[in-house]
Parts: sequence; C-alpha cells; structure tokens
Amino acid sequence: MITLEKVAKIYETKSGQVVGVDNVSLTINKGEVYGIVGYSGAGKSTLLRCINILERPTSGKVIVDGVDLLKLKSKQLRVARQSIGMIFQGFYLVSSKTVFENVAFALKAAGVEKTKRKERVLELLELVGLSDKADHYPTQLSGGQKQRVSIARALANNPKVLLCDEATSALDPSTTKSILALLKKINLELGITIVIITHEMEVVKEICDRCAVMQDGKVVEEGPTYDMFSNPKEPLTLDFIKTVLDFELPQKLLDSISGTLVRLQFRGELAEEAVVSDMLQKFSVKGNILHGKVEYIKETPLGIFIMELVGEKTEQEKALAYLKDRVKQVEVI
Ligand SMILES: Nc1ncnc2c1ncn2[C@@H]1O[C@H](COP(=O)(O)OP(=O)(O)OP(=O)(O)O)[C@@H](O)[C@H]1O
Repeated sequence: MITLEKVAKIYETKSGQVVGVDNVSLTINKGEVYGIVGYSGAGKSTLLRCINILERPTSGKVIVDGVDLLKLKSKQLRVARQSIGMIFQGFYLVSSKTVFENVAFALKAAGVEKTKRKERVLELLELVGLSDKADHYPTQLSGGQKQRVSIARALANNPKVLLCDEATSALDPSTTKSILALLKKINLELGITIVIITHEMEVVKEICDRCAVMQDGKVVEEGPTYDMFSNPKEPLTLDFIKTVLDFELPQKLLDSISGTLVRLQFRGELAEEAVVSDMLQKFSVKGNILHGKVEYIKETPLGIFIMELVGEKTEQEKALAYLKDRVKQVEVI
C-alpha cells in the first residue's frame, strides 16, 4: 500500500543543513497497522509527512496505492491526498464551527454536494461514537472527543490510509486506550491501512502489526511488533521495549542472591507455563520467582520470568539444560 524508496528530507536552515529523514526505505502492507517509534527529533513526523507530501522529500520515491506521488502535479496531488487521511496530536479543529460543521467541511472541500454531506457526517459521527455531540463546539469537548471528531473528519472522504501523528500523546491512559480501540475498529471494519508515529511503546504494543524504530533520520530496526518485543536486536529498540517490559531488580535483592539467576521468555500459552513446575519436579532445585509477567503484544502473549535456581551445582546445571531445551529463550543473568 505504501512504499518509500530511499526517502530523504534535508532542511536548509540559516545555520546549515539539517537532516530530517535520511534515506529511508519501507514497505507498509495493505490493511496493516504500522508503528514508527523514536525519541524526539528522530525524524518520525518528517517521515510521516513525506507519505502525503505535506513535506516534500528532497529525494527518493513515495508510492501510495500504486501512485508515485512525487510525479503528480499539484491538482492531482490534492486529489490523491483525499485517499490519505491524517490526524494530529493537537486535533486542529476549527473552534468557531460545530462538530457537525468540522466534519462536513472536509466533504465540502472535496466537492461532495450538500444533500449527501449530512448523511455522511451523521454516519461518521455514529462510527466514532459522537452522534449526540453534533451541535457542540470543540471547546465543549474533552481531548478524547476532539480526537474522535478529527478521526471522523479524516475518514470523511473514504481514505485508504490514515496517518496518525502522535494522536494519543495529549491524552490520558484510559482515553488513549479508547482511541486506540477506535483505530483498531477502523482498521478491521473498514480495512484502512494505519501508520502511527509515537514515542509510546504501549501504543505500538496495543495495535501495531509491525513497527520501525528511528534515530537520526534513519530506521535502525524494523519488523513484526512481536519479534521486536521478544527479540530486539538494537540497543535503542531494547530501550523502548524496556518502557513496557522493565525487569530491573533492586540491587539489594541482587546482592542477596546465592543461586543462579535465570531469565525465561516464552509465548505465554498455558502448556508452556507448566515448564517451570515440570522442571521443579524433575530436579532437586528450588525456583524462587523474582519477577514475572505475561504481556499481550497485539493479543499474542509474551511471558517473561526471572527466577533464582537454588540447589546443588550439578542439579542447577541439569535444570538449566532442561529449561533451555523446552523454552525458546533462556538467559543466565
Ligand atoms: N521545518 C524544519 N526546518 C528545519 N529543521 C526541521 C524542520 N522540521 C524538522 N526539522 C528537524 O528535523 C529533525 C527531525 O524532526 P522531526 O520533527 O521529524 O522529529 P520527530 O521524531 O517527529 O520529533 P518529535 O517527536 O519531537 O516531533 C530534527 O532535527 C528537527 O529539528
């Protein structure tokens, strides 16, 4: 659905050139929810804005739904942009217009006739759960409701792609969850491809099928979200993963450990969870669980346990070999 080929954006500033995006090549599949994460200044916004040419790349190719956007004249580009909706952290609603008018405006701008607009706006407000707020003004809405209006507006002209620029960063955790649930519904029911930029791994964990990690304008790692969480390759990816799966043990506890400290990681299905109790029955070792969690990465469980194995050295070694045989990832720490 979206192909970026060696996309670069270099800003010319008074103090010299600033690299926004540095030769990024990516493919985002139709119907996918794709996350782009990175710290502030990594180039996420610039890259996202290159997808709908809000930011014109200095070089490279941007192909959306088979159309090479950089080859289009400005009028053709305006039409092509109708199939790419966008929402922002700051909502950008028109404060002097009602919720209804804010959404209707997008239809008017696309040339939809007045009689058809009303029906479509009501349908969109129903989709985002705001049918009762049609006559309200943006100042009368909560942050989550404002984002719902902006989602309705972005979907007005039936886009194939929805770009989300830190869409939940200004929202509290529970409102974030409800907006992510709405985006999930839009992706599943309408088949819209979604690209989300965020610095929150919780967002990626919740809805992204695949994701990319950016630093200094480059993509440093990319892949299925589950693989990124269960087997991060780059230190930066690990940094982000740790914001969700932090397993640092207090130094005082570490100082008191006499046995072998083991970190087990597996898909948290029940059958595999029995590995630990099987191991404790088979060998003369005790296992003290010091930390344990099953996280759901887009609904697929990932179990991580840290335990201390205590007992005779040879029994510990046998127990460890047994664990290594049955569990995909076992690490002595
Ligand atoms: N209009 C501009 N003119 C000059 N430099 C810019 C411009 N926009 C972005 N940059 C620079 O490009 C780099 C990438 O910025 P960008 O906003 O894309 O990062 P980001 O990862 O989205 O950060 P944030 O999360 O803070 O928005 C930064 O060094 C930034 O200063």
